[in-house]
Amino acid sequence: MTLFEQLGGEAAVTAVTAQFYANIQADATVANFFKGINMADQTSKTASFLCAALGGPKAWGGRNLKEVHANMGVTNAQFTTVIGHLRSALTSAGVAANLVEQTVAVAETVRGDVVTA
Ligand code: HEM
Repeated sequence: MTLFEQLGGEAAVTAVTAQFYANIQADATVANFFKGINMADQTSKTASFLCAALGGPKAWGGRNLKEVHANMGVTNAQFTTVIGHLRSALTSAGVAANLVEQTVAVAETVRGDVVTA
């Protein structure tokens, strides 16, 4: 069974992604990156990306993540903070600890594309 299936499919991944961005927007150390961004759109894009990365049936059809994040100046520490917000979104959704860590490991694969500072 893929991680995508174990998490409960697209609806579950989308719900976790929405909570992930709610956590980010409540954290002044990273919220500013998303000023002026349409968060409904952002949630749906990131959920689609994650569904594909977790083994879901639809390929990611959006932009290259390295290009998207190229000029943001995200640091390793800020990326780690954001990963923490994903971990707490998963945990608060009741996802089992080992599945949380496997999902976080998938999100970690984009660290090199997002961190530029
Ligand atoms: C500190 C960490 C991160 C910051 C500050 C950040 C910031 C942003 C911002 C501001 C955008 C909007 C760009 C625009 O519309 O002009 C964006 C787009 C996006 N980000 Fe991130 N991001 C981070 C981490 C991640 C992670 C971990 C993922 C995936 C798991 C991700 C996936 C995406 C996707 C899929 C898009 C939309 C790409 C598209 O338009 O096709 N980001 N990010």
